[in-house]
This record gives sequence, C-alpha cells and structure tokens, in this order.
Amino acid sequence: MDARTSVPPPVNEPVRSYAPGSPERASLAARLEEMAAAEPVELTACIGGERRLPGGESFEVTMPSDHHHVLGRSAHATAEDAAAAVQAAQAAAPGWAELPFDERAAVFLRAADLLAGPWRDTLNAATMLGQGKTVQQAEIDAACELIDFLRFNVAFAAQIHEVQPISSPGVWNRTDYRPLDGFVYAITPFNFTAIAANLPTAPALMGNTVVWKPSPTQQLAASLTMDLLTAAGLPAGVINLLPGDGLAVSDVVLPHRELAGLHFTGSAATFQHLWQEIGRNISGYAAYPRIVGETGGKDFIVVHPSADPAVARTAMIRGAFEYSGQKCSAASRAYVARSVWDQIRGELVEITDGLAVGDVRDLSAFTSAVIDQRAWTKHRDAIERARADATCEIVAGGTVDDSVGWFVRPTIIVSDDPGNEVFNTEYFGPILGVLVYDDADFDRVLEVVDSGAPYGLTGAVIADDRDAVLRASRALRHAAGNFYVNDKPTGAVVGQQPFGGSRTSGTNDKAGSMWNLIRWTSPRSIKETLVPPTSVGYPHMGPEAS
Ligand SMILES: NC(=O)c1ccc[n+]([C@@H]2O[C@H](COP(=O)([O-])OP(=O)(O)OC[C@H]3O[C@@H](n4cnc5c(N)ncnc54)[C@H](O)[C@@H]3O)[C@@H](O)[C@H]2O)c1
Ligand SMILES: N[C@@H](CCC=O)C(=O)O
Repeated sequence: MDARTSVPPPVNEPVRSYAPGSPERASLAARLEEMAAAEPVELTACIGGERRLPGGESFEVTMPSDHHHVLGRSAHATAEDAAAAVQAAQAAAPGWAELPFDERAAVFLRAADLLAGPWRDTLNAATMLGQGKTVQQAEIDAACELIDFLRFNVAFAAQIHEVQPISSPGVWNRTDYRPLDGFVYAITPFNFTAIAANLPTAPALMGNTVVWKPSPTQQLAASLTMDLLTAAGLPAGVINLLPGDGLAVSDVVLPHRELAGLHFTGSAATFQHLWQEIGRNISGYAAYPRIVGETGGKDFIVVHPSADPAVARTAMIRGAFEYSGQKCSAASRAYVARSVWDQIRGELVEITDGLAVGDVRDLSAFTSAVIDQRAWTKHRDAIERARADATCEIVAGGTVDDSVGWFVRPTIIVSDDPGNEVFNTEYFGPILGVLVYDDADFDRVLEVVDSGAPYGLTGAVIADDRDAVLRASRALRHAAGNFYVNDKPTGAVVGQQPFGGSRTSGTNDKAGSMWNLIRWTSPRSIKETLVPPTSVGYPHMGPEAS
C-alpha cells in the first residue's frame, strides 16, 4: 500500500527507418560491426546481483546466418545455481515489495529511456547477430516493443492500483495490490528480445521477485537486458538470470514450496510439460501458483473473392516470411479464393523467390537464417516430405543451405488436402501452406480454418466485402486471439493490439496489458470501520439488548 503520484502517459516508441543515408543506419552499422568483430563475450548468470558463469556444461552462442561465428560463451545453470537464484529472489522480496510503487516504476521507466537512447544500437545489434533478425525486425522488437512494454506496463499497473472498492458511510474500504506470496519463474523464448524482457519485468513491476531462464540462443541479448536493468537501478536479487536449457533449474524451481507463478512463452509442448510438473506438485505449494503461458500458433490468412490482390499478396509474404516465419504470429496457412489466386500466383511466387535472404549485417536483406541446426533440420525434412507428397506442390522456395548459416528459402506449398500437415503443424519457420478454394465455398472454408489446427493465436481476413468480413469475424471468433482485417497477422503493438491466443496457443492473458499484470498481484481487501460499534445488540432485539 502506498501513495502514488500520476505516471507519465505512455506513447508508442516511433519505429526508426534505417533507410540508406539515415543517421540511425550509420550509428547501428558501426555498433553492429564493433560487436561482430569483438572477441566472444562471457555470458554469465546474475544471481543476487553477482555475475558469474554457472557451474554446468558450457555452450556457445553463434550467429544463425554465420554459424562458425561465436558471439559468446556461457554455461548451463545447475541445481546449485538454481537454488542460489531462488534464495536471492527470496532475500530481495521483502525490500522490493515494501518499496513504494512509484520507486519500482521509476526503474523500468528509466530502463525504457536508456533503451530509447544510448542502449538502442547495442540491444538491436545483439538481437540481429544472436537471433538472426534484420534491422527492421530488431528495431520493432528489441527497441520499440520492449520500450513500449516497459512504459505501458507502468501505466497499466497504475490503473490497476486506482481500482478501489466503494465504501459505505462510516467505513473505508481499500484494495491492497500485494505481490504474490512467493517468487515467479519466468521462462522465455528465443525469438523476441522484448518478450524475454517482459516476462520477468512484468511480475517484478507488481512487486514480485523473479528467477529468469531465457533461451540459450537468445542469451546474448538476454545478458545485455540484465545489464540494462541493472544500469536502470534494479536492485540486486529482484530478477535473477540463469542461462542454459533450464532442465536442472526446473528440477529445483518447479517443486519449490514458494513457487508463486510461472510466466512462460515458448512452444505448447514445453508449456504443457511445465504445467504437468506443477500439477504433480500441487499439494506441496504454499499457495496455488499462477500459470500464464503464451505458446505456438498455426496462424491463418483467409482471402475472400472480393480481396484486393495486392493486399492479399503483400499480407501473405510479409506475414509468412518476415523474420523467416519465426514469430508465433506468422502466417503459416493461407486459404485463397481461386479467382484471387489466379491473379496473384505469378507475382507471389516471383516476389517470394526474389526475396533477399542473407547475413544480418547486410542491411538490404529482407530476412535471414533460421535460429539453429535443429530448426534448419526440421524445415529441411518438412520440405522433403512435401516434395514426396502427391497432394503437395512446392511453388516457391523449397531449398535449404547450411554451409554458412542455417538458411531456408521462403517456401510456398500448395496442397488440396486441408488435413495435410502444412495446414496443422507449427514448423515455426518460412513455410506457408496454401489451399485454393472455389469462390462459392467461402463459408465452408471458414469452418475448415476454424477446425483445421489446434491453435487459436492470430489470423487475418482479406476482403473488401463488409459482409464477408463480418462472416469471417463471427465464424473465426475463437480461432484467433488477435484477428486482423486487411492486414498481415503479425506485428501487434503494445497498447494497440493486446497480444495472445487461446486453445493450444496459451492462457490468453494478453502480454503488455492490464490483464497480464493482474495475474502478478494477489489483492487484499481491507475494511476499516471509522467509528466501531461498542455494543452487541441490534435494534430488532429491543431497547434492553446491550
Ligand atoms: N504466443 C506467444 O506470444 C509466443 C511468442 C513467442 C514465441 N512463441 C512460441 O515459442 C516457440 C518458439 O520458441 P522456443 O523455440 O524458444 O520454444 P521452446 O518451448 O523450445 O523454449 C522456450 C523456453 O523454454 C525453455 N525450456 C524448455 N524446457 C524447459 C524446462 N524443462 N525447464 C525450463 N525451461 C525449459 C527453453 O530453454 C526456452 O527458454 C514457438 O512455438 C512459438 O510459437 C509464442
Ligand atoms: N507479438 C508478435 C509476435 C510474438 C511471437 O513471436 C507479433 O504480433 O507479431
């Protein structure tokens, strides 16, 4: 409970263009070159503010687009590291929870401003080199989305604190937005620096302390994010970073009595495993852990006969192939009316086959390599299966090359079998399945889209006919937590399109919104009677009752 002043009203961080000749391009290019030329850096854990290498087996962080290029060296956190991180989180908890909200908020507002200014090139360059993002994709993630998460969450948290109960005469009721009764475990994916930072910082803003386990392939940007938060004044022990695969960490953290919450983003399979582990341990917790998880997708684009062909083509290419399709929101299945398909097929294939796919240091690249050998192999195998499948035709891409980086050409597979794996399996890469339907079958195809995959994350309808938009919106109400009309299904902006999906895609708690922050507080209702009664009797008992 604390008195607060008003917080700065947030606005979305403007996306810089990095166009040739722009000052931001020159500045970023210089930092990129400097970081790429540097000796591999040591990517340490941060436990109670102390930076040190964990005790487990070492691993290297390499460039996806140049896999011989080692950017950093780290090691897997052990059970001992995990126990130390939990202890550090517990030790920091009372002081952090007692700090007035404004003081906590100031740390994250400061981090946002540092990132918008002197840290921008560094985190963008780390995200480009370590996670294989082009400059545009790094800018919308590591700079803008992360700055937005930090600033908007402060404003959303302040709004939550303002939600207070009514009080009847003689009584003052209050809601005390307590942190959870224990620590939060944040496990984050490789593909977004912003998500990796949001998952530990959102619970921390609400007064919790956190054990943060980022993805090994995101470790370079994760380590720098920890440095940024420290530079912004985050006290030691509030967020404790543990590098590595997390297996030994989970053995310690998941059954821990004080585990109060899991904040996860990653694949559905990993989330289900973690949830099962929590379920297995349910009788051993001090309080029921909150479970928030955003997972995979099989995101769709439905193209109606009334669609503008250029809009459909652009949404398909950008939606499917930006960041090589490694966004949970990426379009990976498209259902296209035959009349539109006949108009766009030629250009769609020509543009896709012409996309510049290269090293992230080449700022003219449209996209780059997939994240690692495992992803590359998965895509190579999926393409080979499609090549051998009589119901599939690979009309664009279909080639892979691992000689320098983990490259998979943007690939379009047309199939007339709606049950084919290209329409229901999340590959998490640059493969788009296309089903061409007869114009008269729009309503039937909406049913196929709705039931064709187990996910419910993002989707788009491309149509100029308002009635078609309405029919799609109704039929696909539960098929996507983020639904787009005449746009690609990627690129949600904090504060504008709160992000998340249901079904197998997650708990839909909408990252970067009030709904997510609510999960990290355990409200306490306080009633204070201003002039308390001093006699036991009630009027109905008569004047003699005392
Ligand atoms: N819905 C969303 O908002 C969203 C956003 C980004 C990514 N994703 C999804 O994430 C997936 C891609 O990311 P990924 O490859 O990093 O996912 P992943 O599930 O392989 O890994 C996610 C994280 O879990 C960790 N992990 C795995 N097993 C663990 C264990 N037993 N204990 C502790 N940590 C463990 C990994 O090391 C990593 O940090 C895709 O399915 C994508 O759709 C979803
Ligand atoms: N929020 C991002 C996707 C995050 C998942 O990878 C988008 O909307 O494109």
